[in-house]
Amino acid sequence: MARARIPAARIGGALPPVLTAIAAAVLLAWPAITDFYSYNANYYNGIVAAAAISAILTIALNLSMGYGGMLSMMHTGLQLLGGYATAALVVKAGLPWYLGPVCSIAVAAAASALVLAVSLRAAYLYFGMITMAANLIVLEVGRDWDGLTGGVNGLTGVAPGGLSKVAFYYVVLALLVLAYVFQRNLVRSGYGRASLAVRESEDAASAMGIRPTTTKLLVFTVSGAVAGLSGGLYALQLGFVNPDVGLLDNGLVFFVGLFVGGIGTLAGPVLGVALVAVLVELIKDYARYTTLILGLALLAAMILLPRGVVGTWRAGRFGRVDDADDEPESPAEELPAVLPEPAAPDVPALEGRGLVKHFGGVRAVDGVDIAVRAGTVHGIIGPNGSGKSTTVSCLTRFHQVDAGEVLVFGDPAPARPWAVPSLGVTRVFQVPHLFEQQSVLDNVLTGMRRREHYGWPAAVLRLPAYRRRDRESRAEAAGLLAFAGLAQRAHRRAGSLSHGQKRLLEVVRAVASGPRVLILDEPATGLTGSEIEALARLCRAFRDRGLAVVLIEHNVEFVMGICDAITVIDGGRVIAAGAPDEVRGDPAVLEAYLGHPELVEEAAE
Ligand SMILES: Nc1ncnc2c1ncn2[C@@H]1O[C@H](COP(=O)(O)OP(=O)(O)OP(=O)(O)O)[C@@H](O)[C@H]1O
Repeated sequence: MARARIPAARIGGALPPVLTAIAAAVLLAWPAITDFYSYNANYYNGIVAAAAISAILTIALNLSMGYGGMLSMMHTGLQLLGGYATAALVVKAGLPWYLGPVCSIAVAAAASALVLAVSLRAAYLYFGMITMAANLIVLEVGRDWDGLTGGVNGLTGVAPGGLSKVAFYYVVLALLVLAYVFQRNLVRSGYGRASLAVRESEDAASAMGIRPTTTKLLVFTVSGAVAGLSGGLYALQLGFVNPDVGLLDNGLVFFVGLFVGGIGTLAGPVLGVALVAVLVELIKDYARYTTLILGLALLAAMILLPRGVVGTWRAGRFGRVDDADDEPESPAEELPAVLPEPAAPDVPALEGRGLVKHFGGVRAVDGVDIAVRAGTVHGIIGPNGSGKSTTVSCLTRFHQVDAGEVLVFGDPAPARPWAVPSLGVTRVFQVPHLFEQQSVLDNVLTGMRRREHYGWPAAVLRLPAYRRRDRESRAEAAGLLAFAGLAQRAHRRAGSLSHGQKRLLEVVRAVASGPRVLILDEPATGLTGSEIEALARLCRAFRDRGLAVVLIEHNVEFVMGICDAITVIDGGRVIAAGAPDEVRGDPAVLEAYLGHPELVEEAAE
């Protein structure tokens, strides 16, 4: 088979290499420049080092809010915790300074994990409030625990012993680069894609086997770790730490930096903080108005540049790719080998026995029995509101049933929806759940998350095992996109596709998870003739591999043409089941469709 090719392009929100090289050269030469031009070199070196430490904290905030979708009001508190950890280690325990930031990372990571663990079910705003409370607790404990934190006066005499100011400047710079690379590698790996998926839709993520809680836990914990690092460096840079570091007001600088630079972009936090640092330096003679001016800057950024500088630049690049001329694309012949081996067909691939689901007084599903065999396309049809989608939600555990049981290849299905895909059952929702701001390729790669078995350290360090798997994933994704005739659009924003292409992409993304049972809820709605044909090819390819497709559809012609078995549901009950020819003339089915004469006519043909 010819290897599928997709055009090379990457739109990730990093700065162009030329700009990055210039910035790196200036920062590296900065101590020499200040030494040459100023009598006050330490002051100017200190400003850049402080900005670099703020940039590390803003990267942490970006991981939590930008990539994790978790509103955090506790990052100044985490910085304070990091500061205390380093200060206590260096001043109280007399240990070498370089152990301080390590301890800061551990303490802040543990605190973040704890806060997330107690607020797993909290929605966005409530989570924000919980983090604000956590911040206040850190502040209060800091103020009152004199023995460890020095109380309101804090701890002084924290110094990177043996290091000159210039050497410490380079240490801070190196750690900023590390934090940036950490962020980039994590975000571009399956862990980052999983986090973005959870941010966009927990249901869609669960349908691909991504567990929302562990995904959030990881992202918030590493975000806390990075914030802790910035706290440790802060204490070493200034030589002291006191509770004021954790004041919520101090968070303004980081929020302004994040929103001006571009939330959810790689370079946004660094660029934003750099711009804020320049602004603060320019207005230093009016220091008492700093908060006011920063507040106005935040307001202006929100109104004029809601995506921030880097986000706006990235949107422009995406725009150029999105508007590129559509080249006619003939789909590839063969489905790439992403699908698992079929299981023995002696038990149904997916079975619901006596399923019951009530919503208040509505008996949406009222004792449904359904058995889907491997190697078949199984249609579920019925009038609007008859209970088809609810049946599927019961089968995939998105609804907990009031009665009945669900079996996958003869075994009881796990209770949680994110665990069901691990047994090989994946669904595509009736309402589109595409990650519209991500590229087409990233959508498909997200579908593969369940099959990528590498740890986050391997992803962050880009170890060979990770690189190999990433290469394989990209090749498989390219093959799948080529099969669906979408390869040329791989780097477009998913939101820029036509309705039919979006639906097709959702199916491709589900196939990417390597399911044995693929459930499609009204996938053909709004599709053109050729798109329906592409969908039918996918379903047939699936069946021919000995796997199962469950198809909820109103397009009777499509269903009759492709399905091997059909279950008809009306009023939450199964009114007919069997081969298309048996179901077609069933009086109960004709009755259910009365009021839809065209369907009766079609069925009678
Ligand atoms: N989350 C919910 N809360 C309350 N009622 C619901 C909920 N989901 C579905 N229902 C109700 O359950 C019944 C069955 O709905 P369901 O969506 O399963 O039907 P359907 O056959 O898939 O319909 P359609 O073909 O229009 O998508 C309907 O009366 C619907 O209003």
